Amino acid sequence: MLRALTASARLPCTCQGSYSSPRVAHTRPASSRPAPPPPPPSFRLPTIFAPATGKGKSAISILRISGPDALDVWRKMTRPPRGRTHTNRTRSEPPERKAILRRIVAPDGEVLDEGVVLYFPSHSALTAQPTLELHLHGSPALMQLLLRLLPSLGNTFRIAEPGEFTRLAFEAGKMDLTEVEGIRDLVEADTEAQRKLAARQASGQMRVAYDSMRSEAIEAMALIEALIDFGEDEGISEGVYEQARQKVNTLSSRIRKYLDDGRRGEILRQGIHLAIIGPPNAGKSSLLNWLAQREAAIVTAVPGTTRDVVELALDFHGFPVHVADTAGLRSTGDEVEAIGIERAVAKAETADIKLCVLPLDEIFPSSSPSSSSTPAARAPAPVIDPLTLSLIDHHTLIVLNKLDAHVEPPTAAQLGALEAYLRQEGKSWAVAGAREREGAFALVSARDGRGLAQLAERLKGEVKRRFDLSDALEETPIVTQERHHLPSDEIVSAGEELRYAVRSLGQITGMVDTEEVLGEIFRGFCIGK
Ligand SMILES: Nc1nc2c(ncn2[C@@H]2O[C@H](COP(=O)(O)OP(=O)(O)OP(=O)(O)O)[C@@H](O)[C@H]2O)c(=O)[nH]1
Ligand SMILES: [Mg+2]
Repeated sequence: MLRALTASARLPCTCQGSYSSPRVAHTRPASSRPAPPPPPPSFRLPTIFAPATGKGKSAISILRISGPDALDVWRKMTRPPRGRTHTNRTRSEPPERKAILRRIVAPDGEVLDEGVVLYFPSHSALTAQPTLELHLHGSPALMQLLLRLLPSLGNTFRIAEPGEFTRLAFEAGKMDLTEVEGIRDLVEADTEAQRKLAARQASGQMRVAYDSMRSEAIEAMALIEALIDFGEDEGISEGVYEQARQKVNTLSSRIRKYLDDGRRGEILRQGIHLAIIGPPNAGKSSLLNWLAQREAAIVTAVPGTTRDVVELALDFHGFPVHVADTAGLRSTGDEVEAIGIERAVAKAETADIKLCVLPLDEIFPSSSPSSSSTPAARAPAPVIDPLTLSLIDHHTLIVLNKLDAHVEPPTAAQLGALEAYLRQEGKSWAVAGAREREGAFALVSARDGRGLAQLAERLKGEVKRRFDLSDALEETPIVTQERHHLPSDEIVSAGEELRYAVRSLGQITGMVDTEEVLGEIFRGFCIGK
């Protein structure tokens, strides 16, 4: 059910920062920018190379080479397999897009391996440059040797920068920025929900949506510009302004609708933050350990055991969840504990979901299980410390723990009293909201496991209700990055703002770029991508 997201579960990423090389200017997509001036005669584009597979031993590893001189690798570092000879055709150029078995040799003729070579000429390569892929035996030593040997083929050969292959594809107009981000997120996805979200973005679905919004803005802008330029002279103002206004209003409500998504896409991409809060000794760390299915946090009977935030990442039913166990909330004279409590409060304030753990034996101090028939009005008043109380909000699930320590479960009267107390403290929505779904409180024992399965179900329901995007309308773009937000308030019916809107929409897909945005996006890639 739960799977810890460990570093080892990720795709090994080759971007260790050890391969660096000077930046090279690239051409821009022809569709959106004026053609760049031709390079000086002596300038030759680089031929870049990098492993396309992760580090470490494996059955196969792939070395990708792309650039004008890529075929030099075919000519100088490959030979027909044992017992075969070159045909005239394969002597200087490999067949296009066909797997072909070759011996891989060093420039001095030493045979290094036998593997499959794939060749994509520029018209069919994503980078729009001749591209070779060497599918080798997955030996790290062999890969390292080839990375050392390739530059000896000529001074245009160099190791690729992180994301450079993808950047070439973007610059060749084969992908837009949202697709680029989708691919990066797909590689980084740790859970099923993240994978689905990234795959959707990588498929170009968002590009279509943003492009259509941009076209609508351009149409409205054209009407406004016509009005500004010719309106009075040509007498075309009749109805045109109204038409432009309607277009803008429709577009504006479309944009507002998709921005008003509670940052679901962004949260899902980065992980849902769940904070476990409550007074000391309530069983918060015990609950974290149960969620993690291991002894992640120290549990003792000493109140104030957890001092700092203990955080771990879980795959919770396909959703990426960062769970934070926090210090018990109380007023204290201990300096170290006070810092821990400050951190706990900060975690709680930024969490997407909170589990507020309250120990039954302390919440109902003078409770007597035999008073099960006592009316709510006569049940003893529950006690929640003011700091804990202040952090309970409508995204908080109240967990009453230590159910086993009670001879009997808390009575309906006691629970009623707790509800009344929360309402009186202005937390009525916490109770009402939770009740609508499955009763106001989750009753559990972190010690003997009672109620924990139901708590997990409830948590799953909450996560799905708020963050499951799988049934989101196909055509609705999902905002997965902060940069996808538009200053929508400024999209009003005037030419200047429309030009701004068109530009902003173009920046999302990369039709209009800024070097800063591009740099930021491609820096997030592995070398070889
Ligand atoms: N009987 C009983 N004891 C529990 C339960 N859950 C936790 N405890 C005990 O309560 C004590 C405190 O548990 P922790 O999980 O460390 O509590 P905490 O809220 O993290 O405490 P602090 O870190 O001090 O804030 C330990 O002795 C646990 O064994 C439970 O469901 N039933
Ligand atoms: Mg603890």
